[in-house]
Amino acid sequence: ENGQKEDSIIQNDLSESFEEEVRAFLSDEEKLHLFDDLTKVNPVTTTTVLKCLQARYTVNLFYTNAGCSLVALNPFQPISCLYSPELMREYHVALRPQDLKPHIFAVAEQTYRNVQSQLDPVNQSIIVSGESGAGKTWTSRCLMKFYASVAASVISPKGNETVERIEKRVLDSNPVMEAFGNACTLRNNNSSRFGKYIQLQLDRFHHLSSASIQTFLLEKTRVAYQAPNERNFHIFYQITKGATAEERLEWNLPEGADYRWLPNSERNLDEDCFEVTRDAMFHLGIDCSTQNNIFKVRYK
Ligand SMILES: Nc1ncnc2c1ncn2[C@@H]1O[C@H](COP(=O)(O)OP(=O)(O)OP(=O)(O)O)[C@@H](O)[C@H]1O
Repeated sequence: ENGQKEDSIIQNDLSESFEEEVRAFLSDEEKLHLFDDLTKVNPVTTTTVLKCLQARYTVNLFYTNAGCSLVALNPFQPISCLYSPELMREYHVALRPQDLKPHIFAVAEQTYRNVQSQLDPVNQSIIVSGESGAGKTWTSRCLMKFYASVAASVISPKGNETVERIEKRVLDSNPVMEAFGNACTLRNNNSSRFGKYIQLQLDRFHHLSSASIQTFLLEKTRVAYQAPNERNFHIFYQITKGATAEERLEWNLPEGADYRWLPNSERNLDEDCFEVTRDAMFHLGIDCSTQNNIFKVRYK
């Protein structure tokens, strides 16, 4: 019994001294935002980690390393210069990009260098994960923009035209995927309702040579059923709002008709722009008549 008592006294002492350490760490409020790598936080507790991230968020620092992972916080507003071509370049030409501020470009550049440094190139993967609205779509767009710019920055021996076309196609895949696979939900106006696996292939000069996207787990039930205050996939709103009079006739879409499958259509979102999707489809090689076939599915 005595032994148990001693154990519990030691336990109490330990937890008190641990709490004291947490308090001491948090008391230095001014310094919390300086922790640019969460592995340097000591002691590591949910509170200390969250307080550091919160302190960084307050001073507009949205990226923090966590060892070899990167934690990205969603600023929910455009932050000027955070994604500029100049900054992209800065990370690309840096001697040690990991010594610059934590950023998605540092991860992108490091991954690119990992491919370059191999005698027998080894595939590299970046996993972007988080809850709905966390910024995964945004982050993958940033990565694609980075590679489209960096992997094409030198004139290709194949001729610049091919490279430009691939870059453009890589970027144009986003509006098309988002039109057909994203919808407005309670948590995110532009929520992807599918998972995707994007592959970017580089040639031996480390220029983009091709790309492929595989999608999985598309939430197909959304076409027939949408939760209250949510919407169907963007493409349906784009078509009904953006079709010309001639197309309406051909696609059997009378103006002002009330469609069961088009809830909350009075809300106008940036994502409702049909023109953007059509332009992107053209650049991807989907011609007018194929587009027409896609859009003229029978609506009731
Ligand atoms: N780094 C950022 N800078 C500015 N705005 C951002 C950033 N990241 C995300 N956002 C904003 O937050 C919104 C939600 O982000 P995003 O669509 O990328 O989330 P998600 O994780 O892909 O969500 P879902 O799983 O629902 O698709 C974006 O539409 C954008 O307005």
